Amino acid sequence: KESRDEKFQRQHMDPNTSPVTSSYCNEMMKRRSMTVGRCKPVNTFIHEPLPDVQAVCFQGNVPCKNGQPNCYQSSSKMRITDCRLKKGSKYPKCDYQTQQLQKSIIVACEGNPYVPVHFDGSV
Ligand SMILES: Nc1ncnc2c1ncn2[C@@H]1O[C@H](C(=O)NS(=O)(=O)C[C@H]2[C@@H](O)[C@H](n3ccc(=O)[nH]c3=O)O[C@@H]2CO)[C@@H](O)[C@H]1O
Repeated sequence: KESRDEKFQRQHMDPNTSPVTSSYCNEMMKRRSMTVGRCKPVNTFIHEPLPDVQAVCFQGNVPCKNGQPNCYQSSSKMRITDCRLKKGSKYPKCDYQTQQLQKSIIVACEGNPYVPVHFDGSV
């Protein structure tokens, strides 16, 4: 069974790719198994080394969207790619818009070791 830490890395980590091509999201959403049973509507990939993303758990504490207190905002901008399902895209054909950005990320952290388990957003 996949741990929440492993799930976070499968869904959100891609340190070795930047800049991305226009078909990046269509390829990666499929490759990382986010188009099985349904097309995940929104997903962000982070193009930074894993240790830098894990360090965010010890940076600026901010409230999570769901009100929980265990979210953290990165103190510096990070290279990310937002994948957003296109209007009219019908399962099983999951067609994504690919947008590469540099933004501060917000993650929720849990466990011991205290690591990212959920991507809350970017600002
Ligand atoms: N405080 C917490 N502490 C600990 N755990 C917490 C906490 N909060 C939730 N979880 C858990 O996380 C799990 C999960 O999958 N949450 S999810 O909201 O659906 C993920 C969003 C995100 O993947 C994606 N998105 C969204 C925006 C964006 O810019 N980029 C981008 O990628 O869209 C998804 C839907 O928004 C779930 O098990 C929930 O219990």
